[in-house]
Amino acid sequence: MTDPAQPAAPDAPEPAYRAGFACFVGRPNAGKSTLTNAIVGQKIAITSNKPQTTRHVIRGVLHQPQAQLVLVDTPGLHRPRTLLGERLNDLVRATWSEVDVIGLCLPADEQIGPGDRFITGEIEQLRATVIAVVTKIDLIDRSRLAKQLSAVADLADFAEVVPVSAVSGEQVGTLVDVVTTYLPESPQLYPDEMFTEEPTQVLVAELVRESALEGVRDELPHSIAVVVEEMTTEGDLTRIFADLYVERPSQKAIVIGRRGARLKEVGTRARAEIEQLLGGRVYLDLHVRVAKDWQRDPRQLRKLGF
Ligand SMILES: Nc1nc2c(ncn2[C@@H]2O[C@H](COP(=O)(O)OP(=O)(O)OP(=O)(O)O)[C@@H](O)[C@H]2O)c(=O)[nH]1
Repeated sequence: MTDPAQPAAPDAPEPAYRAGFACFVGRPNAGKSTLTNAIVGQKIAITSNKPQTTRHVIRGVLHQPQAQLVLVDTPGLHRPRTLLGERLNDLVRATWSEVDVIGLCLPADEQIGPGDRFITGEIEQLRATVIAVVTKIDLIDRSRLAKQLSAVADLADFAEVVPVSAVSGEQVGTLVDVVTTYLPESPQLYPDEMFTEEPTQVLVAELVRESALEGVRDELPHSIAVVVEEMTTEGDLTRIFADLYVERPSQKAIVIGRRGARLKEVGTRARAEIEQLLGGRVYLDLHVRVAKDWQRDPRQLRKLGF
């Protein structure tokens, strides 16, 4: 594999355009959010576009001359105590399995522990390139850093080990370059324009979509899109108005069920899960609409935010 980080010879051909998804994982407090913000804060256009078959909550799209890096967020893996916990873990694994590069964050100032080993074991099985990111290097001196880097290198067979400080900014640019190196050759995934993103609404839409597919996955595999039209909070009550888009009237009948019985179940189940997600009461209003062949019609797709 050629290394695009190396300066190209004057007569070398243009490097291939690369584009893909990356996320940062790691145990609580490892510095994932701060690092994402350090990258997002500088030069990323936030986007609300969401490829229809993925579960990514997009934090930002970094546009570079020869690459596009899409940073996605995942909730952390945790010990599942409830069905929702298990479903969230499934969601995390589904996201992890779809990204091209995973940055495993390991704090420079803390020993590697069982939590780090657990996550390392999980991500080693995925197809993504795994880069170890040693975070918070501003907190320790060079000799301790050297020891930590070698301990990290012993943890697993990482593609790279990159030390970084999100607080001082040291090595943040290098990390972006390294991650970009491992993205696949691909055309640009997102347009250049900026959008804003409301991650909670994306998760809410995802929970409604999961609930609507429950038990009828074979009949409606990818034919449902959910758009949260409105979401307002007053005290501990959140009112959510969402539209479920299907492709055909026959699919609408499946989602709604006899005398609306199934749609009611879909709503009850989704509401319970959204209440757990938001930690408050939820009023959920669902409408089923037919958007004919929406998956193949770019105009409809744009309207639905894809
Ligand atoms: N000194 C220093 N502190 C940092 C750095 N990055 C993160 N921190 C601090 O470490 C703590 C945890 O950082 P987060 O970014 O919230 O960690 P996280 O992995 O997203 O944590 P969870 O949301 O609990 O999973 C915060 O107090 C940060 O301010 C860094 O580069 N240097």
